[in-house]
Amino acid sequence: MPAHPPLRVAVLGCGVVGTQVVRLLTTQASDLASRVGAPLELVGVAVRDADAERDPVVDRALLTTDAESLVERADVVVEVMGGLEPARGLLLRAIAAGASVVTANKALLAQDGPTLYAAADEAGVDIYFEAAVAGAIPIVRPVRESLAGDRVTRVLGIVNGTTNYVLDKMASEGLDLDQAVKEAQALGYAEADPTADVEGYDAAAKAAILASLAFHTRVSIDDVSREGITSLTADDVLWAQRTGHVLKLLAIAERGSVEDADGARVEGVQVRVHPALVPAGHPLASVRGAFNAVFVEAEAAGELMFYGRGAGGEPTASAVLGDVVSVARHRVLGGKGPVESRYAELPVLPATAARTRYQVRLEVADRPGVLAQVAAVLAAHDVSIEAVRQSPASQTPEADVARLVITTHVAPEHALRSTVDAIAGLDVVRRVVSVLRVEGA
Ligand SMILES: NC(=O)C1=CN([C@@H]2O[C@H](COP(=O)(O)OP(=O)(O)OC[C@H]3O[C@@H](n4cnc5c(N)ncnc54)[C@H](OP(=O)(O)O)[C@@H]3O)[C@@H](O)[C@H]2O)C=CC1
Ligand SMILES: N[C@@H](CC=O)C(=O)O
Repeated sequence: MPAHPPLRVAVLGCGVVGTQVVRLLTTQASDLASRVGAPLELVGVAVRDADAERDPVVDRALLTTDAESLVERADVVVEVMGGLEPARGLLLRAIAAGASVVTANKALLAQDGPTLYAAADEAGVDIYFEAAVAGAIPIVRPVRESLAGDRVTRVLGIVNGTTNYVLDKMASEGLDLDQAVKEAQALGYAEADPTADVEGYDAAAKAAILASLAFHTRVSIDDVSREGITSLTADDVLWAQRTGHVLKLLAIAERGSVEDADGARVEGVQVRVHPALVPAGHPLASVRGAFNAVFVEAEAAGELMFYGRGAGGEPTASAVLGDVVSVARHRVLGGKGPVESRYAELPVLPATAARTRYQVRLEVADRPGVLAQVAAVLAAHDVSIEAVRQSPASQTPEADVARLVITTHVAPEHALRSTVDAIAGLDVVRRVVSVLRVEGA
């Protein structure tokens, strides 16, 4: 068979991830050529500042600030620059010029993926994005391809390495949130603006991507109900430990239903990102540092668990290179990856449709009968109590204030919200200290 001519690869971005992509393309060139069936020739690396200091593995002669012309002279374009623009415009330009594209840009895919998927489909080229969710962990391909014959019911996991690192450091070393975020930035885990991590936008983008793939429906980041970790205090972390839990930022996408105005059940998907208490014995509780873990439940497959490094240059570059090999093989051998599957067109259900357990912490007057009053409010709203823990006034800073920690059974979010409002209105309740969801029990 005649040797296949080299495939030209352009890399957009040479930061934490891009540098490691260039390293692998350069140092593994011979193995990659054998796996693909053609050499991969790196033809350029687009950056903002071509004079900035770079890792020596990057050949400075390949650096360019002219990304627009670079994408038109490549067979495969790897986008690891991040942000919505110019990334979107460059990917569309690359696709229009006939290149297959690989991107790690979850923010862009969760905002406007369908535009890119449609353009790639029309041009007959591939768009792959394994690195966009959970770093090195193969999760996009299993959900997009391996489980395409099954019916997924739930996806639940830790999909943001930075917040997992931060919560871990707060719990294990007593670091405050800002200190821990600085460490995560220095280690290359955080987004260019770490607000995306700590406010849950990054996890919400990943949840939207996974939900779209798992449920064959379109879910954008705007459909995801989102809470970050910035409102969590050292006291929350301490109480989590005291009650046998670990605090984690979770992304959850699941099938559910709500009643419509006529009383009929409407099936849909509910997607949310929020901090949650995870029982210390649950596998998610032992996910430390910037590692991620994702559980997928499917009707025939049962429960599957995916675990590994969720952030950082090298792990993410591994996922990017896997995609580069796949799309390059298609160019050498023929064939094409999957197109967007959205036949199901399920409605996205509101956050209030979620059902879970809760832990409610209260400061109350230290006198008899208080618990009975609080319990009566819960019962009136049909929220049942699983456990109550009471710390007497002698263990709280104020002499006449006791602390109640109430764990509920599974309840709908709308019922819990109205219950907490009613509890806050009781004379004997000084303060609702926190309301946290409990997942994974
Ligand atoms: N870091 C991680 O752990 C992970 C990151 N990702 C995703 O990968 C992508 C890249 O992340 P990361 O490497 O951390 O980001 P960095 O901020 O470290 O790197 C961004 C790179 O893109 C270049 N760049 C940015 N804007 C432009 C532009 N307008 N024109 C040309 N070049 C540009 C920068 O150039 P210059 O160097 O000149 O400033 C820089 O080299 C993001 O989408 C991120 O969400 C995905 C999974 C994990
Ligand atoms: N900032 C992200 C990087 C990987 O996606 C994270 O912390 O998970």
